[in-house]
Amino acid sequence: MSKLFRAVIMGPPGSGKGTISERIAHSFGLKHLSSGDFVRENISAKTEAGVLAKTFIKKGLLVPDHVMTRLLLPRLEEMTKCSWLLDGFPRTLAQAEALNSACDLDVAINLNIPLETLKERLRHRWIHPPSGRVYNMCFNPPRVQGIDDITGEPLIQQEDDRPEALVARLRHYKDIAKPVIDFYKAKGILYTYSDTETDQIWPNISTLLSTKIPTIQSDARCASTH
Ligand SMILES: Nc1ncnc2c1ncn2[C@H]1C[C@H](O)[C@@H](COP(=O)(O)OP(=O)(O)OP(=O)(O)O)O1
Ligand SMILES: Nc1nc2c(ncn2[C@@H]2O[C@H](COP(=O)(O)OP(=O)(O)O)[C@@H](O)[C@H]2O)c(=O)[nH]1
Repeated sequence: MSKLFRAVIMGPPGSGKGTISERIAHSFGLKHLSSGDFVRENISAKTEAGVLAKTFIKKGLLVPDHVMTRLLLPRLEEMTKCSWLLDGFPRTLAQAEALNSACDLDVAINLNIPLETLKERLRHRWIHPPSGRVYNMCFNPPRVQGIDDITGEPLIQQEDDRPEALVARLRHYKDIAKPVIDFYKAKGILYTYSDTETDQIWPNISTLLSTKIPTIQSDARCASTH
């Protein structure tokens, strides 16, 4: 019988979650849901959760679990006819448990990328904040340096992507992600990929999803967000 497909993608900053999510959305027709994009949308729209979230992000902190779940879960519950891939959520065990109460996941993809690779990638990461589009000056450069391909607007580098900031971010990520990884391992849905190149990992993820997704009904395939 056909069913909807639900997946999450996890990994430290710079591990390629956004890049791989876009490839999955494009190849398999899933909707790519980015928690960072949801947060930014709420901040721009000045929703109650968005205003609250901004106070934490400004201090370089994660948004608290109850704010994050209040922001995200209703959006997921609306998507009853859609297969999706969630990127950036859950970040903590409490978020994983809240998600588990709301829906059944088929797959949790875990990206395990060496620290030196992450540092190198983030050093060259440029983003277009209004759309969330991500570039890399070596891997996928924009057509014109420093300029977004679609809008022609300027690209920026995030303070957080500096190598000095990354080490602390990564340590924090490891501490909070470990229980989430164990949670999905215990459920038997964890698939971990380790390599220095997205192009090496991608065929393996694509093969995995090909075995999991063919039973999805065509009306359950939704367009990507970008
Ligand atoms: N699941 C979450 N829990 C708590 N805060 C979150 C969550 N998702 C996003 N946020 C908040 C904190 C982040 O700094 C901010 C932007 O998120 P995101 O776009 O995922 O960027 P990021 O810079 O943390 O991730 P990355 O470097 O891994 O791409 O939104
Ligand atoms: N050199 C290189 N850069 C990559 C590779 N995969 C992704 N990137 C770039 O590395 C940066 C981080 O990737 P991103 O998808 O934003 O990771 P996220 O933080 O996990 O969402 C971006 O600038 C990407 O364009 C790769 O295999 N090699």
